[in-house]
Amino acid sequence: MTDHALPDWRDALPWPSVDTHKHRRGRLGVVSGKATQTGAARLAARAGLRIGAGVVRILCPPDAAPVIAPAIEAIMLTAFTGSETLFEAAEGMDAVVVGPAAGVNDATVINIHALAETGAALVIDADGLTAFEHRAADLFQVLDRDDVLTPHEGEFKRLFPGLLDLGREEAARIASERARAVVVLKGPATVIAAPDGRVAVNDNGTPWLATAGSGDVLAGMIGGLIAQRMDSFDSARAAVWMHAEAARGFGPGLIAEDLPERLPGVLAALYAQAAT
Ligand SMILES: NC(=O)C1=CN([C@@H]2O[C@H](COP(=O)(O)OP(=O)(O)OC[C@H]3O[C@@H](n4cnc5c(N)ncnc54)[C@H](OP(=O)(O)O)[C@@H]3O)[C@@H](O)[C@H]2O)[C@@H](O)CC1
Ligand SMILES: Nc1ncnc2c1ncn2[C@@H]1O[C@H](COP(=O)(O)OP(=O)(O)O)[C@@H](O)[C@H]1O
Repeated sequence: MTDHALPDWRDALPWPSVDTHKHRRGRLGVVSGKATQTGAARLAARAGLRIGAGVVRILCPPDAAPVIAPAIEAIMLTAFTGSETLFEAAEGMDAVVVGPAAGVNDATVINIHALAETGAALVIDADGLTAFEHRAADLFQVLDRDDVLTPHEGEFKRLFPGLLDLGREEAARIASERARAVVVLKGPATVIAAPDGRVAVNDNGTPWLATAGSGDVLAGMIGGLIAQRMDSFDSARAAVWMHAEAARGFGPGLIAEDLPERLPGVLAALYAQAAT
């Protein structure tokens, strides 16, 4: 089943009820890289907050804390020293984004294994995917259908060598089945596939998104929607569409920092339509 008619997910968007509070609106964690590589996590965290998660916390190595602390306000921060303390910090979270600027190394692999034990839905991007090159089965065995992988084509080839020869839609469908998780194959026409066979092709992409950090923002948006308990496949479809809509609304000169700031406008338009 291929769906070209987005956005039919609009009715599934998580609008807050009158009796909600910030914890009920969803707790999102974002794992940061080391001190010199904290921007990606801050972009993802801000996007997660803008898309409505009630509480967003960056989890960082100790050396990164003094860099991140002066650069955040509503977003909270907890340092972790290894996979055990990362597990403790992430317990109770609804969703965790991991991978942006995490480092392609064993620590990233071990951290993802620890996060998979927390029960939070994982959104795994960038280095969190590349770190499993040549050992993809190690990743797939800890995933479940709520988790989301967000590879660009380079990352996709590292986890699923040869699969792209079948075409992007078929490749994403098979990848999702193999990984037992939602797969978001990014690009001009991003393909979103779920392990139950659902496949959607996003139709509002724009090349203004080809700018450093825009994928980190997307990962944060997906995590922010999942934290609000939207189905992971719908979260991915909705985030991909809103991400592109935000970029289209900005146009020339867009940088990744602009995307979270355009989200209120995109959300407001969807909210108005949902209310009619
Ligand atoms: N502000 C920050 O802190 C930011 C931090 N960031 C962090 O930086 C790290 C590196 O991220 P990355 O994406 O550049 O790295 P990675 O995939 O290892 O290598 C790129 C190679 O893959 C290939 N390639 C093939 N298809 C491709 C495609 N569709 N899109 C892109 N590449 C494609 C291509 O090779 P080519 O095809 O040109 O031979 C290219 O040379 C990572 O930790 C990330 O999280 C970024 O998020 C930016 C903002
Ligand atoms: N030519 C393009 N047309 C439409 N969208 C694009 C294009 N190039 C990149 N994108 C989008 O921009 C984002 C880039 O993500 P990614 O490659 O992970 O970048 P980064 O690692 O710098 O954050 C993805 O959402 C992708 O779909």
